[in-house]
Amino acid sequence: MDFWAKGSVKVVKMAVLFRLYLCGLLVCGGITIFHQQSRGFAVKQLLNPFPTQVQHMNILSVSNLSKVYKSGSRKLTVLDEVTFDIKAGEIISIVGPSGSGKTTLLGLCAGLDSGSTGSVILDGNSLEKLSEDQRAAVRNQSVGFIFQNFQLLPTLTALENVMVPLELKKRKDARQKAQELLNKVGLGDRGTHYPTQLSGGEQQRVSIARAFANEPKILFADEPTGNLDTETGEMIEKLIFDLNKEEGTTLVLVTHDLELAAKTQRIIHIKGGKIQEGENA
Ligand SMILES: Nc1ncnc2c1ncn2[C@@H]1O[C@H](COP(=O)(O)OP(=O)(O)OP(=O)(O)O)[C@@H](O)[C@H]1O
Repeated sequence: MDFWAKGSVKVVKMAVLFRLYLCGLLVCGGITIFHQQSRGFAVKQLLNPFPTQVQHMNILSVSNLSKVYKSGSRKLTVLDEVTFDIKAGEIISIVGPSGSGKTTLLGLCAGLDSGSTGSVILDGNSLEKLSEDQRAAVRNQSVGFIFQNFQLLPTLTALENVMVPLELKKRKDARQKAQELLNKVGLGDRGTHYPTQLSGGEQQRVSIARAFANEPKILFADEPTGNLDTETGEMIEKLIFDLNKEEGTTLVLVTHDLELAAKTQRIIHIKGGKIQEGENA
């Protein structure tokens, strides 16, 4: 059903909710769609116009990437000269002790934040050369992100949360597509539930459906099975791996779950902000 045909009350509600979502994007280092639209031409010209598989073997290239936080005269080096590549279609896990910089690295790779020095080339785009607006456009074009704490919008239902990226892409079939995605994650009958009316595992599945809605070339997932019971964790694991099998989506998973990491093609070990990469046996 066309969302805009649902009447002015719904339109006003969604407009308010959209603003909330856009604020969420800003918190994540994003920008508003309105900025993108107004500067869309310039942004599109800067973005890589060619499909990943055709032009690039590497969908992600990270070179000498460092992240330093400053607090007064103190400096905290969270990532220290990190270098690695990920090929299109690969499944990679990033493992390491708590506080070693995994989430920070994932955010920099996805363009949610920018590094202090070094470079990240994501789907042919040098992120450090892009403005916030341009980075957000790259994310919309290529990236799905599953956050550790779900980051669902509390004032939207499950269905509306999944609809958000589809509405941003002006998909006319947003509601139908969102419903299909909810069906796929086993929550077809929970569309009208708000996040507080869902269990942790259900919220995680809604956030996965939202990440899939973008039809990403590369999916970043921060602890996608963390804090879930074994059965739900396995279901989520299957959903993510199926996305790779069916769509060829590149997967980059941050996890403490060594069994999950062992199922990926390659494990990147990080300790004290430094990378030690080893092939998965
Ligand atoms: N905005 C910030 N300002 C200052 N320090 C930060 C900031 N964000 C993260 N850090 C620090 O960076 C370090 C790495 O954090 P990060 O969340 O990347 O670790 P992690 O490996 O993902 O940990 P965990 O496995 O516990 O989630 C931590 O010591 C953290 O305190």
